[in-house]
Amino acid sequence: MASSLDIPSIPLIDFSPFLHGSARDRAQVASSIDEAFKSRGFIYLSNHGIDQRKVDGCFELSQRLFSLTDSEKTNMQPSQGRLHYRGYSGIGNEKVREHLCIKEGFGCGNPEDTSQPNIWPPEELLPGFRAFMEDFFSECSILTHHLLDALSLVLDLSSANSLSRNHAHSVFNFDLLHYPAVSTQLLNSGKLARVPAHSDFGTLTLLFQDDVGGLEIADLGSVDTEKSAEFEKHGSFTPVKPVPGTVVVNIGYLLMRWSNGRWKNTIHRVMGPSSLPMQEGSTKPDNPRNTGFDAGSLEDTTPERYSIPFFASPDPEAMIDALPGCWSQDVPKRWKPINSGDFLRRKRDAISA
Ligand SMILES: O=C(O)CCC(=O)C(=O)O
Ligand SMILES: [Fe+2]
Repeated sequence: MASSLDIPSIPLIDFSPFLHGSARDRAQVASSIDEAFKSRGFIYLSNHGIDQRKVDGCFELSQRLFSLTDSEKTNMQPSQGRLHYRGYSGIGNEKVREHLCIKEGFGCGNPEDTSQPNIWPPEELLPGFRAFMEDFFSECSILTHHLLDALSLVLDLSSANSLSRNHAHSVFNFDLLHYPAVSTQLLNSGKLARVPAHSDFGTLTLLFQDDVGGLEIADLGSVDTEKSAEFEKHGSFTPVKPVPGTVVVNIGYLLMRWSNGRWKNTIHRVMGPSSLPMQEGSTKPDNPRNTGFDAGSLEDTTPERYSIPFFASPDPEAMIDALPGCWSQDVPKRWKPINSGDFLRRKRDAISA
């Protein structure tokens, strides 16, 4: 089921037999996913059930959103200190370990989650945007629940205890991300970054990326630590090159902990595309979107990039304690149980502090 093609060490898994096949097909796909998450923590998934036209449509709307004027975009910013992960967030809003993150984003959550209402562009500005994004949210939620079912099958969890049941409220959110064109020299200087090394903190992340590239995952064992900052300085990374028609799926911290370390929560980052030659002699970066950001006048350009990460988290009441099948007398539990809601609240507060 898994094929390596020419993509080093990140398995590509065809999900179609899980969605449409026999019980045996489902078990085989689930087992391939299990193996890949044990070794790498990242997979490419093809035939995942989300129509490519919807994925393309989402990228098109994302481009249109980020082409709005600065004031149209800032009108969609959440009010002070509230509504994490909703609405527009401008360039330079995030600084990680002294790197200024050169990206703008637009976050949406579950339309049914009234505790964190979404913020939408006015209908007359981007007709159909809201309906499209609500549908896209639902498509990604369905895929997330299928993946949780595959993982529950591997662990032989009862339906009452299944991972999907612990995500019954789909408290998920996704971001439209735009990394504007930027001087490669500035990006390589370490002062600016696209996304510095980090790991995700929920359970599963789906990631759609355009054809530019730049996502990289840390090679486990290349540094004798689990700290992102150390990997950034001394670790080696493998590019997760764009593969048309696939979605990248990775494990977040909570699922690593829930599986007692069985599935890897791999550190990753976004750099300039690895294969990008220095474009000598080019002038100021072509930066067609309105980002309010001066990309600099140095003579080299890393092109703009778009991506759409979709983050799943368990229901707030879920207790994250090593799942059956992930521990035994010989393999003791590595972590104490924690409440998902408390953990996620602490994480979000730390980010917005
Ligand atoms: O843009 C990407 O490819 C990845 C973004 C990411 O890792 C994140 O937002 O957590
Ligand atoms: Fe991430």
